Amino acid sequence: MLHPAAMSEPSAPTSQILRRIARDYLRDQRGTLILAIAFMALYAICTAALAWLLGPATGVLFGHQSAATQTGTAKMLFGEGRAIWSLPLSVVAILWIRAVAYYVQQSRLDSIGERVVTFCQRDMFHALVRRDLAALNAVHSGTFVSNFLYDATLMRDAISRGVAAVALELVQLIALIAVMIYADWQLMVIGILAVPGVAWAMGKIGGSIKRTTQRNMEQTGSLSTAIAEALDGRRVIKAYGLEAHVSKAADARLSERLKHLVKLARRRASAVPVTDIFSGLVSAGVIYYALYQTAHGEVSADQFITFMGAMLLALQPIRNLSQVFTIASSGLTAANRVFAVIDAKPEIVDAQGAKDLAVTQGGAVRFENVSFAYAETPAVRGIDLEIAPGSKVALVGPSGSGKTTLFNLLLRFYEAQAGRITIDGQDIRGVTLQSLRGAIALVTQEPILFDESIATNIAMGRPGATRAEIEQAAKDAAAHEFITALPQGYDTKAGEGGLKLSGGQRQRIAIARAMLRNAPILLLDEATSALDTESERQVQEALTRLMKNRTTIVIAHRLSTVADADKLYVLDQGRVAEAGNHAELLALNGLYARLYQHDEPLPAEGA
Ligand SMILES: Nc1ncnc2c1ncn2[C@@H]1O[C@H](COP(=O)(O)OP(=O)(O)OP(=O)(O)O)[C@@H](O)[C@H]1O
Repeated sequence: MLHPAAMSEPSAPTSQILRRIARDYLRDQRGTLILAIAFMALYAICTAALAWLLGPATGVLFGHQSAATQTGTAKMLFGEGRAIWSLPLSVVAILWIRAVAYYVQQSRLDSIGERVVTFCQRDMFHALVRRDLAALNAVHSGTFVSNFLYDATLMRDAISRGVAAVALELVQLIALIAVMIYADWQLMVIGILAVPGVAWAMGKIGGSIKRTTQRNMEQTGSLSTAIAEALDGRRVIKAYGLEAHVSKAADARLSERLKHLVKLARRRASAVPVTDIFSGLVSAGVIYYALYQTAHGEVSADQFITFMGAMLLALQPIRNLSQVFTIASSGLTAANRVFAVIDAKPEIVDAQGAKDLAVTQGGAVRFENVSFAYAETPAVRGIDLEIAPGSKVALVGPSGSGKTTLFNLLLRFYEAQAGRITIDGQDIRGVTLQSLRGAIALVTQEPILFDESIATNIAMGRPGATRAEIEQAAKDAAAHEFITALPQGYDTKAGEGGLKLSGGQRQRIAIARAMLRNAPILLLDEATSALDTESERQVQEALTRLMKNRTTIVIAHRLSTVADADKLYVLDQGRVAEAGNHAELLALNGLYARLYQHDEPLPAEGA
C-alpha cells in the first residue's frame, strides 16, 4: 500500500495552482464569473455608499457641514429639509440593493465552486482508471476515496468561500478606502500602516495552516483506509474475533487525526484576533490623530464621521480576509494533491506507430526468454512458452512461482524487462493496448461483479451487445436459469461486489461475460475456493464451452482439473522446471509428480 504521504506531491506555487484552476476550470464559466464579479462590485459600492451617507447625515443633523456636503449629490439629496425622507429611504434602498447583489454574487460563486470541484473529480476519476496496474496496486482505495471527497470539498470551499470571498472583501475594502481617502487622505495613510503587520502575521499563520492541513489530509486518508479495510475484511474480522483489535487501531488513527484537527482549528481561530490586534492599534492611532485635527479645526465633524464609519466598516472585510485566507490555504494544499492525481500518467501506453493486433493464426502465444521483476527480486526468469492456437495449456507450480505474473505480462499490465511475447508472430509491445486486450478474455479467481444489473455486468464483456446476445452468453455459461429466477431477472442488481449471489453463480456470470467477449485467447485463473459438487459441475461445463475453439491458458490450482490439458508448464521459482502433457510429466517423476500426489492444496514456495 502506498503511504498516504506519497500522494502529497511537492507543493506547486500558489500562483501556478490558481492559473491552472483559471485555465482548466474557469474558462468555460467566464460569463457566470463576470456576472458574479459585477454584483460583487455593486455590493462593495453599496457598502461604501453606506459609509459615505454618514457624512451628510451628520452634517444635516448637526448643521456642521463640510464644503463637500454642501454641494453636489449630497446637497441635492439631503439639502433643504429633504433629509428627513431621503436619508432613511437611501439607507433602505442601499441595503436592499446590497442584499440582492450579495445573493447574486454568492449563488453564482458557489455554483462555480461546485462545478470546478465536480470537473476536478471527473478528471481525477478518469486519471485513476487509466493508471498502470502497478500504480493502482500502490494506492489504497481508502486513501483515494478520502482524497477524492475530502480534498475536493476543501477545494470547493477555497473557491466559493475562499478565493471568491477574498475578491469580494478586497473590492469592498478598496471602495471603503476610496471613501476614507475622500474624507481625509492623511488619516488614510495612518490606516495603511496596519497592512504590513497584518500581511506578515497572515503569512505565518497561512504557512502553518498549509502544513497542518497536509498532515490532516494524510490522517484522513489513513482513517478512510481503516474503514475500507474493516468493510473489506468483515468476514475475517468476525470469524477471528478481531473487532477489538481493529477498533483499537482505528481509535489510534482517530486520536492522531484529532490532534491535527485541533491544531488546525487553533491556527484558524488565531487569524481573526491577530488581525484585530493590529486593527485595534491602528484604529487608536487614527482616532487620536483625527480628534487632534478636529480640535484644531482641520477636520470637520462630518468628514470625521464618514472616515470613522468607513474605517469601522472596513474592519469586517479585514477580519473576513484573514479568515478566508486560512480557508484558501487549506484549499490550495488540497488542489495540489488533486492535481497530482490528475497529472499521474500511465507508463504503459501504445508505442509510436502501434498497429492493431491481427489474430490471423487463431491466437498462437509465444514467450521468448521473458524475464521480469516487480522490485529487486525476479518474479519470472528466462521463460519460454509455446502455446499453439486453439490449444489448452496449464500453468502449474507452487504459490509464488510466477503464474499470475505471466498473465500480467501477456496482458501488458506490466512490461517484460527482457525477452519478448508474441501473438500470431506480432510482438505485443508493437500493437495497440486496446486491440491486445480486446483479443483476450480474462476470468479471474474471484469473479468481480459491479453494482449494476446482471445484464450490464455480462455486457461488459462486449459493450453494445444486444439483450439476445447477453442471454445467449448466459445460457452458454449455465447462468440463464438462475438469472431468470431472480426477482427482476436480468435487471436484478448484482449488489456490492455481487454479494447477493453465491460463489458459483458469480463465477457463471463472469464466464458469461467472457463468452460474450468472444476473444480468441482465454486466460483462466481457476477459482481456489471449492464449490459444492453440483455448482462445480455447472461451472466446469460452462468453462468447457467457453474454452472451445480458443487458445486457453489456465492457472491451475487443482491439478485434477487440468490433467486433460494439451500441455502443462510446471513453474518453480520463476522458471519453467518441467513441460509436457500429464502422462509425460508423471513419467518424469519430478516436481509435477510430487505436486500431483499432494494435489490440493498446493504447497507454498519453499515449503
Ligand atoms: N505486485 C507485486 N509486487 C511485488 N511483488 C510481487 C507482486 N506480485 C507478485 N509478486 C511476487 O512475484 C513472485 C511471483 O508471484 P505470482 O503472483 O506471479 O505467483 P503465482 O505463481 O501466481 O502465485 P499464486 O499461485 O500464489 O497466485 C512472488 O515472489 C510474489 O511475491
